[in-house]
Amino acid sequence: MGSLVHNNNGIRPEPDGGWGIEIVNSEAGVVDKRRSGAYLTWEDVGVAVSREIVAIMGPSGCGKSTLLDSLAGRLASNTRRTGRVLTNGRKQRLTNRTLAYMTQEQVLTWTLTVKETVYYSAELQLPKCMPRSMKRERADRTIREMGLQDSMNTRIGGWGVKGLSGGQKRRVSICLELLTRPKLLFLDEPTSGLDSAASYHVTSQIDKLTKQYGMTVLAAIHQPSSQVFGLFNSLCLLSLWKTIYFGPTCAANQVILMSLELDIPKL
Ligand SMILES: Nc1ncnc2c1ncn2[C@@H]1O[C@H](COP(=O)(O)OP(=O)(O)OP(=O)(O)O)[C@@H](O)[C@H]1O
Repeated sequence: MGSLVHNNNGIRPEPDGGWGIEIVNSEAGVVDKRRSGAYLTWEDVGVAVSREIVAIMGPSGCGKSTLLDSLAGRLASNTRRTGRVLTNGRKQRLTNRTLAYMTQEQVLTWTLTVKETVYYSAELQLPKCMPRSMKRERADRTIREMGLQDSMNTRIGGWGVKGLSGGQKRRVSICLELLTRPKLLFLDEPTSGLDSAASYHVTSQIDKLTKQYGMTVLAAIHQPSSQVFGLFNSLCLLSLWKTIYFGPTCAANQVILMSLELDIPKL
């Protein structure tokens, strides 16, 4: 796993050939075309992450989802990004085999079972040339990895149909993103609506898979408990669309966190 070292531009990984994503140049930011002449930018950002799990935190509306969209190249058509985003030191188009992105919206079909949901998704996402038996094997393994094996035949549920709990639904959503074994995994609020035990379970599962598959995970997250926060290697803290801290979670300045009214107990 690449370790992080500080320099004047922010934080960069030691060169170990691992996967990572990097924002360079102080102009990296988002321009909102709706406001003529108004440049909305991230300034002084120099960030690189590699094979680790990074928390993007900050008050509601500070730009967490927009940062993820920007890095993933999924900004709305009325916005454009400035600056450069490099993957492994190069500008490259991220395919869905490289990058998986779980957005805030739950897009599960509530009449399907867990097994059907994951099998159908494997059929659609995995390469055409892969035999069906291998696709099913991958689906079964991913279901087990997310701890959903006992709910294989349970319906997703919703609107009067009894089904999975909120935490299990989140795990199914993550499961779908893991099918292609992406190198970069972006998660927008993976623990929203979950109690602290379920949040810890989901995050520790992601942490385990990050190590197992050598993934780099960026997760926008709200008010994690100290146990959940402790699972993250790095913190990218935003305020008013600017990065005010990027570095190891253990070195995050408690005063900064408190000034943003982020309730993070000391590690
Ligand atoms: N760098 C930026 N420059 C200008 N506008 C931005 C920037 N980042 C985000 N915004 C705008 O701020 C608003 C909130 O952004 P976003 O949804 O990304 O925040 P968030 O932190 O994810 O919020 P929440 O925690 O409530 O989901 C959006 O309208 C977005 O277009």
